[in-house]
Amino acid sequence: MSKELSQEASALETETSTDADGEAMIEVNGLKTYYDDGGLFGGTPVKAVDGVTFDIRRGETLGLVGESGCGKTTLGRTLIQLEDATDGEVLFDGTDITQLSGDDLHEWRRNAQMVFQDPESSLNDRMTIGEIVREPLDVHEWGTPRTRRERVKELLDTVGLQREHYYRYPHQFSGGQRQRIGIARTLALEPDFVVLDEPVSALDVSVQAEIINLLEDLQEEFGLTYLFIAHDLSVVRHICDRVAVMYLGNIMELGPTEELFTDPSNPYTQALLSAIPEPDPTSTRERITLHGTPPNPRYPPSGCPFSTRCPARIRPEEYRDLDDELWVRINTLREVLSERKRAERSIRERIREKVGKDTRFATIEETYDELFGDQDVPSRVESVLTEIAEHARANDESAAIALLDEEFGSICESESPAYHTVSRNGKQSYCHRHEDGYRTSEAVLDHRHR
Ligand SMILES: Nc1ncnc2c1ncn2[C@@H]1O[C@H](COP(=O)(O)OP(=O)(O)OP(=O)(O)O)[C@@H](O)[C@H]1O
Repeated sequence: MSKELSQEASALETETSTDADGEAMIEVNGLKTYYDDGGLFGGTPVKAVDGVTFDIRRGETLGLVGESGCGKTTLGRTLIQLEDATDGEVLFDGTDITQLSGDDLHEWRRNAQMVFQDPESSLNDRMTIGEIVREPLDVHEWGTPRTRRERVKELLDTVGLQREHYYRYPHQFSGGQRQRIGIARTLALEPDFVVLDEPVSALDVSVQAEIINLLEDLQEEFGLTYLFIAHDLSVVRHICDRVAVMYLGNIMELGPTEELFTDPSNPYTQALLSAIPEPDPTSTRERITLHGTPPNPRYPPSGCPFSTRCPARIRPEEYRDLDDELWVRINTLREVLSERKRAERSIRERIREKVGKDTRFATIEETYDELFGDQDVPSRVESVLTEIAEHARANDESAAIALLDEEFGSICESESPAYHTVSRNGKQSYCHRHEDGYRTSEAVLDHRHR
């Protein structure tokens, strides 16, 4: 990667529309989808999709990957208006489909369809295959009953089933066949855009390839554009033209598939890919261990969404050479204290606190012993830790956290990164490390994993 390119910071929206080989069919700008469940949790919504900007090009397959719960399904559902956007826009041929209602929305739904993960539960067992595939045609009053029947039979042909299957019921079919039925139904209204939500992950491995091949053939035959949501990165690598990597409601990296797999730029992508078993036994690539679990999407961290777990998080200048293990332990302490501050204190704790008995921080010595007992702690760190322990013992967790932040915090936690164009093919990465003056995350991780 050239230095010049890596440093060329620019907003994702301006880049995606200009670097395109293909024409953008869908342009997504600052899209947010929050789930607000009636104030049960003090009105703090789940920020399932938290401001994404990208485009989907006509005729391409765009992969969407990321850990469970990062917002992939919500994003897919919002694009086809099964979920209401909280903010932002989704432009389809220039029309913001988040603003549609009535007939216009009805019309859009013809054009954008979704294939679901689980062919076991997504088909109504009381309807015949014919009725299932015909239903969207009925809803949209397509043709006459007779032409609808004929169309359904053609569709059954198209997806590799038989016309006679029209009068059978879903339970008479295997998982792969059921997924073919789901696909036939999806195609009934000749959509341009299809969201494929983990379309093969519930299927036997032997059947997965057949369905993938079918989806590829259909794309070619009907000029379909796909958003392909998946866990399985090898399938994504096989079928997708470009891939977007999602974490905690944000897109961390987006670029051409092969380039993203062979030369990931974002530390999150690097960690995600390092978890794939390496087929080459001589490979020296090391697995990057991510500490902790993804934050709760109700309370995403400030700054970069990945900052709480990032193995390449930028450290304050004076701690750049601190032992990695000690650095991890210090950050564990930060997490523990922040979690405790957020957690509702139990009634028992409150009572004990009131009567001056020991509190949740009575165990700070124990925590320290566990975290730092076997570490060689330099005196500078030691004195900060002592001060933090004093705040903790006095139950002043806010002061403890503030001191931790001040001493060990970084730009990654205080400021949102920008999108940077990191390759000639327009790959975009959302990370502070692409800014001037920082080592790339590859360099940092290589060094640390040696
Ligand atoms: N209807 C809902 N109401 C409230 N929260 C929801 C709802 N649907 C999803 N969520 C939450 O939104 C976040 C994103 O969920 P989503 O299903 O979009 O993620 P995902 O990446 O598709 O996960 P998976 O790979 O497990 O399907 C999660 O924290 C989830 O619990």
